Amino acid sequence: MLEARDLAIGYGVRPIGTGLSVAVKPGEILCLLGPNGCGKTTLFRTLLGLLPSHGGTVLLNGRPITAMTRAAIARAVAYVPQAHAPPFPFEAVEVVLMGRTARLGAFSQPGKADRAAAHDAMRRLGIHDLAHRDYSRLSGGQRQLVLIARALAQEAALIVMDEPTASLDFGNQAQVLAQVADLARDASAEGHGVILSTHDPDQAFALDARVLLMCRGGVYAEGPAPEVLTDANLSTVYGLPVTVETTSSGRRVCLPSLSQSAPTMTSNAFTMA
Ligand SMILES: Nc1ncnc2c1ncn2[C@@H]1O[C@H](COP(=O)(O)OP(=O)(O)OP(=O)(O)O)[C@@H](O)[C@H]1O
Repeated sequence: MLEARDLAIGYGVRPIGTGLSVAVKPGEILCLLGPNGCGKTTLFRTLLGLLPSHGGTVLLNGRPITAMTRAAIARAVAYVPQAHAPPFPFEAVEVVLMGRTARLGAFSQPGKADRAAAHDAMRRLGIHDLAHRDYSRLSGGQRQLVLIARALAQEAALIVMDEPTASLDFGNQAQVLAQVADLARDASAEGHGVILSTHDPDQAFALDARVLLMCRGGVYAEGPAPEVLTDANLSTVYGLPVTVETTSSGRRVCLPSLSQSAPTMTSNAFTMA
């Protein structure tokens, strides 16, 4: 589905990270974790072909992403960015409908089936009551759910989500995580592949995900959540004592020590020699 080997990432001549290998199969959830500024968004942008890589290759369904058109990429991968208020007012359902663009001909307008797909995606996320509301006046969390609905309407096999729960309240976070789990085990197909970044390692346990733990632009550890999210790895990467405990219901949770001051963002910034 998606495979990147030995990627080097960066902006212009500025290197941000090296030695990054990522692979996602249908039905699999990959959680990208790491401190602020370690390069998660930059990696996403490179995986999506929005940013040229400084080295290495990204293969999408076996084809180099550099050889694919934007429309072909969009039919294979849906991207859920962090929600921002747009400068123009759109109805929420129009935003969801934008997910259908890659499936339309050059001069075609969305048809009945496209509108039905947009409304279905909103229903699936429990936000159909927002369909005709002004997107720019929705709360950050509501906007995030609309963007996830847009990705569902796009019907791409792989969904890449940049901190999808960042601005959501407790209940909506759980709802989105449940949707992510559903997408991966979608019974009607092989299941979507999902790559998501998060700052909450508990989510990787809740989703039974594979984890790519990044630090300073590189991969610190990669594998199933219980193997990667250990006391030692989390304490090293985040620069403060962290313990991983198991609740009475069997769920693992990560508990950072609150007795030390948090590390600064610059202490985690990647610098090339
Ligand atoms: N457009 C840009 N041009 C140059 N440098 C950038 C650009 N965008 C981000 N950076 C730098 O790249 C580094 C990695 O940023 P990135 O946004 O990928 O980190 P991140 O892990 O997603 O961070 P966060 O968890 O805070 O969202 C940071 O040092 C950042 O300042």
